[in-house]
Amino acid sequence: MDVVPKLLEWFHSSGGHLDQSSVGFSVFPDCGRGAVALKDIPEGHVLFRIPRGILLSTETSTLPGLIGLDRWRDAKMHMGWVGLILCMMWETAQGSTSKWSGYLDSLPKTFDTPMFWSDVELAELKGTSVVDKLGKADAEQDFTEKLLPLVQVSTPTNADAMNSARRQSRPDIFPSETIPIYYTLEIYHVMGSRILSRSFDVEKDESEEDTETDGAANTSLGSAMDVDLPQEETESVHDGDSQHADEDEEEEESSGVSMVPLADMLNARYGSENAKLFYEKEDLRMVSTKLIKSGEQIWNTYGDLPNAELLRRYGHVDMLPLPNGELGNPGDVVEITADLAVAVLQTDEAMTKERIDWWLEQGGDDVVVLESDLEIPLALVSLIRLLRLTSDEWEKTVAKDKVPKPKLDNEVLDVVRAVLERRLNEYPSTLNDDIQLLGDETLSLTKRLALVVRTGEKRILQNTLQKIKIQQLDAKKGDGNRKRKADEEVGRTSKTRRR
Ligand SMILES: C[S@@+](CC[C@H](N)C(=O)[O-])C[C@H]1O[C@@H](n2cnc3c(N)ncnc32)[C@H](O)[C@@H]1O
Repeated sequence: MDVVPKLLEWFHSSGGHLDQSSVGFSVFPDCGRGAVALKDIPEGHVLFRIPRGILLSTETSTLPGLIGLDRWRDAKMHMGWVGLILCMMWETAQGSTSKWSGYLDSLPKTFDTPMFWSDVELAELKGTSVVDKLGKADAEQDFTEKLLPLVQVSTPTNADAMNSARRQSRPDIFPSETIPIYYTLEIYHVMGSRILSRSFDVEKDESEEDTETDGAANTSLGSAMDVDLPQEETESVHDGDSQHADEDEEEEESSGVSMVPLADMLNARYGSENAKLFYEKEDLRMVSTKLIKSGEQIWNTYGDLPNAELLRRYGHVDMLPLPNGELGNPGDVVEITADLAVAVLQTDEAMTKERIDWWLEQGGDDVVVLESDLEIPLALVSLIRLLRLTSDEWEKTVAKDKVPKPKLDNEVLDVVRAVLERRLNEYPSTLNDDIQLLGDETLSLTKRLALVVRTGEKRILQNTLQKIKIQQLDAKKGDGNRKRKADEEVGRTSKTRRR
């Protein structure tokens, strides 16, 4: 059933404005629903406007107020995504009386993201960073420890518990018969996935007042679809872990995370952005960022993420022609943990701990990223040098308070090579196996998605290793030539002497 007409009807009746002569919605074979240009659209054109009042967030839903803001905060509902998830569950439970019913009805109920894969399917992602980042157990802990106690009517066993249960449960807000329908773990994951793949970080009105100059769209949003803001600001809500880290004092308050009707109907593809969301005091505006020809898809940006991240957050991967003629995602990366360098160098445990702790204190990371430009990450070189320092050198380095310079000599290059080989071995199959498997047209969707992620990462590793081997051969040849020249020189000298 096509839900778009109903969504548009709701959008208009809620005060939204869509330029219907320029923008249509249709279903694209590879991306699902998306927006299309109905005529040539010039750069800077407002495609649609969304009044702030119809954003769905913990600020706009009436639920936190009904529960009481103190109780809301006591239950840590203002941290991470659990509060917004509960608001979305509760608004859904209100049916047609919810302000957002026309919007909520349009949202997907199933996802291709690994959060919903079986263990057998997840095994196909071994070696990639996707599984470690899923955070399923933490999410479920939030559900059990934060959300359920607020919603459930508990069955107290003594008078004290009875009093506390009376304080804790709110059957007026969460009637018991609605709990197994709207507040289940399954629905919790669906709502979490909707946020992960469709939410935006929206700054509050106050912060924009002094930046507004001429009433034109001024500031882009960081979002599930747009990471234009400095990393710290966007990671706090879009990092999959941020929704769970309740014990973590640094966990961000999440009042800006919002569901933005219609803006979340745009798909994205690496390097294809032609529209972006901007915010104004009263509304948000989707604006074309370049000329969009009639019939072209209107693409937002999700930040040109690597396939591993696209899969984890959105359940799809990008496959574009690469400069070498293969298909893949130019934004792919391989994450390499510091542990691998430690394992290769087999450094003493206590010494390693001390140095890694210091490295982290100095602002270093315990994961370095290899990109498709095949450059050896400078951080990896520095880290290897740090782990190889003698005790004297280590003490001097600490006294200088500076991590070692990323100087890549032959010995360090040997270690880098061993680290990358070890990293490549973390995938259970070889690149060639995977390329062959990809040719099988009967593959299931999850298997194909996992294969695309794996092959992209392995290609980067294999090509970087190839580059290193050539560098090492060249260095050997250079050494050989230098040695030969030196030998000839010595020969000539000795001959001279003999004479
Ligand atoms: C913000 S929503 C966009 C609207 C969505 N297509 C729909 O039908 O509601 C993001 C979701 O769209 C799909 N999507 C977006 N860009 C895609 C692409 N380049 N290829 C495949 N699927 C894509 C993914 O399922 C993703 O989770």
